[in-house]
Amino acid sequence: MEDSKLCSSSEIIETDESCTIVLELPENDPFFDKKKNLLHNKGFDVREHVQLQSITCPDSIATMLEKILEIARITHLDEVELYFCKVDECSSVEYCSPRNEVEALNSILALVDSLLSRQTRTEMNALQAFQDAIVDRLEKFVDKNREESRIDKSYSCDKEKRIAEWGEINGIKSRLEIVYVEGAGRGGIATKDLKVGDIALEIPVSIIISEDLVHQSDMFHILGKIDGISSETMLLLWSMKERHHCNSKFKIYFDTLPKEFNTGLSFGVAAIMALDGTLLLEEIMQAKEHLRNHYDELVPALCHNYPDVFPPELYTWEQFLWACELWYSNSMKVMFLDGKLRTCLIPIAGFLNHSLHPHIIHYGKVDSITNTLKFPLSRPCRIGQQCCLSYGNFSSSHLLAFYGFIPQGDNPYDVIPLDFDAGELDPIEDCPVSSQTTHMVRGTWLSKNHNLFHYGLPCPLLNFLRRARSPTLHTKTITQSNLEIEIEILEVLQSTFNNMMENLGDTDPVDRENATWDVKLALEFKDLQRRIVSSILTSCDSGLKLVQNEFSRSVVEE
Ligand SMILES: C[S@@+](CC[C@H](N)C(=O)[O-])C[C@H]1O[C@@H](n2cnc3c(N)ncnc32)[C@H](O)[C@@H]1O
Repeated sequence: MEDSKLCSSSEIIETDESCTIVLELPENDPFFDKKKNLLHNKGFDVREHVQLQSITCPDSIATMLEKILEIARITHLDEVELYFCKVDECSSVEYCSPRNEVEALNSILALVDSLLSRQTRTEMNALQAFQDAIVDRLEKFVDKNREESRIDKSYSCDKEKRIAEWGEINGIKSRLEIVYVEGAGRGGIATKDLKVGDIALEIPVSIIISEDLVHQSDMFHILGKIDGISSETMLLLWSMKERHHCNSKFKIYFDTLPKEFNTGLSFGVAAIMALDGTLLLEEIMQAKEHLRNHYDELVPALCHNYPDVFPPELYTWEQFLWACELWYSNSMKVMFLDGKLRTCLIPIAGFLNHSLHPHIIHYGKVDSITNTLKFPLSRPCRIGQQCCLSYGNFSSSHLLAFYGFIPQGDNPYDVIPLDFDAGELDPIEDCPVSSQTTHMVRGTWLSKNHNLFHYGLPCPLLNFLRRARSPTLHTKTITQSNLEIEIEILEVLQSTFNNMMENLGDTDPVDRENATWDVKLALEFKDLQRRIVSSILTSCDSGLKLVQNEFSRSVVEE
């Protein structure tokens, strides 16, 4: 799981005595210039003052919230969202993704909470009303995006109950019960209604598995001398042995881990072959080759030179792969009080599943007062509902390769990258990456604008293709020459995606019912790819009809 929860790319600050919120896009935001342009296009500054004291009636509160939310959405955009949200100057930045929406609302709530905590204010009522409006908005957002998880009651969860008791003895505070969730393995459900800001889980640092444990082990005097070895590799080697250690402090934790992880890294030949035509095939092959080389360079020599510390029977390739899958799918990055970011395994928290509509987004920083890691809610979770994390803004291909699942629902990060020759480049502001060569597409059902000059396709890509044909600034006016360019670029895209569809093939000659877990997953992924490519082809097709109609009309008018 990544650490994006720690370092939000933007920040909103709150100041002064006059009940004014100052929303500021920090200069160290990695996409500062693009966000600044977007803010300017919408009539906002990078530092925007919003007066709150006069708001009292529900309508003005709603209008105020809408304005602040528009700014907060922009400041919290990530790279992919920024690429796809580029909209017309006249339109507002609407809802971009569940993560962005929840982050934006929570950042405003944090500001209002901090204003409210100042007891001397005379504008308490207005602030309180504004706070209620934000919470209400978050609740409505949840109701609209409610995900039902089915709980398999036939699963006994004995081991999970035991570790929960162990956790309690060791200082874990939890408002979750570990159950078996259909299609996702173990997961945590809320034992009471949880509100925004409530802590679902609190883990003392003393039971977090981090590099400190390797330092205390008999391996460190050997591993510490290896040039360039990372602490993650040391931990991986440590966990391969520790899982078999009868007196380990973490025996109860290791006992709850699956015997097999079933991620893309364990795909068999048939599943790999089923991925033909997708980029995931190459991604998995490369990742596995990298791990195999890593193993060959390191492990046999350790077993040979120090068999007492690294018993060969515990350090086979299969066990190494198991440990890699454990760390890829279960670790979290945690910022400790010394300011160091460490990759850790966290008992109990490791039972939480991922969702595209996560309840918990910010969870990677040790609290300096309690010396615990807290998992606070960014959106409400009702009693009995599964409480999910965001592992990060990952595509389904990444989640499949390293976690072994494809999330339910529309994943806004499911993009297909498109690389263009450097010679075709046009370094104008639209592209989000510094090399400027990478553009991307995603399912066009996620786009709201399917009109002329948009077609549900990303603006940076269309503008890039337009400029490659006509270097002068493109205005979206209906002239015959502009329409001719539109036809050309839509035909180019149509041909690119027709090829992609051909490579994916129409159907898979496999008995899905009886297929193995990995083949089923591979086919599910391929279906998703087909759906994305097919939506782009449909958009190109409708776009071409739209442009051709306009073209015919303009010819008649002439
Ligand atoms: C950190 S563990 C979560 C606990 C896990 N369900 C278990 O039983 O141990 C991560 C693993 O949970 C599963 N998982 C997490 N989120 C999921 C989801 N939304 N759908 C299906 N499986 C999921 C995947 O197998 C993933 O590798």
